[in-house]
Amino acid sequence: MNDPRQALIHASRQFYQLGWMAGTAGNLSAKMPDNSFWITASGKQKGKLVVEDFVRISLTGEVLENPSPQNKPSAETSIHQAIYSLFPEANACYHVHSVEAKLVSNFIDHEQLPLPPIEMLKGLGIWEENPKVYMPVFENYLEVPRIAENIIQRFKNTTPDVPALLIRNHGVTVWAASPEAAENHVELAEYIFRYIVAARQAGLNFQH
Ligand SMILES: CSC[C@@H](O)[C@@H](O)C(=O)COP(=O)(O)O
Ligand SMILES: [Zn+2]
Repeated sequence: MNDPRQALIHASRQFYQLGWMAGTAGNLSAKMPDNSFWITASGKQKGKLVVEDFVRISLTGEVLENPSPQNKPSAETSIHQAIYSLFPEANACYHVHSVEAKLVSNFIDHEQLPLPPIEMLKGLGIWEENPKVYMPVFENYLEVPRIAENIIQRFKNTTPDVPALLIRNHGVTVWAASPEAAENHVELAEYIFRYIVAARQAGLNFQH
């Protein structure tokens, strides 16, 4: 994979238009062949990113390349680092803030969101009839490295059912082998969140 910044700019514009990266919300990253990754610089308006709005970081967190002196890496870089260190097959990691993701994270008070047994789960790698799978949920902390540490601790011992996690009252983070696949994963996760909200409004219960 060569410079992924155009793919990140494209995805960011899409997500901004869908209301999932309102203002400066969310952050996107993708790996280079040397295992470094380009990540959105902190506080950039996500509807109009340009190639200078990214910082290249090593897997251990050093800034390797910064096209604009005022750029700082995303405040949530430690979460992307955690994902790349846990899942070597991940080449892209996308984080967005939809209204529905925040709502569904409040439908449960434990660490796992039961996912509805719908066909769309195949897009997240679940090929089972009537699957009983969950999306991991993490608490949100002002101190982002604390969220990253919790992700590392939990996933060191358990493999998540789907390549996605939800941070309560915050948003979803997905990962995938390519930027295109990560874009699909965001769309599928957000579709599932909309379905869960609609199912609840319709009085449908699919708790496993
Ligand atoms: C709109 S504020 C959201 C931020 O606090 C954060 O959660 C976020 O997703 C974007 O942070 P950033 O540092 O721009 O990557
Ligand atoms: Zn965020």
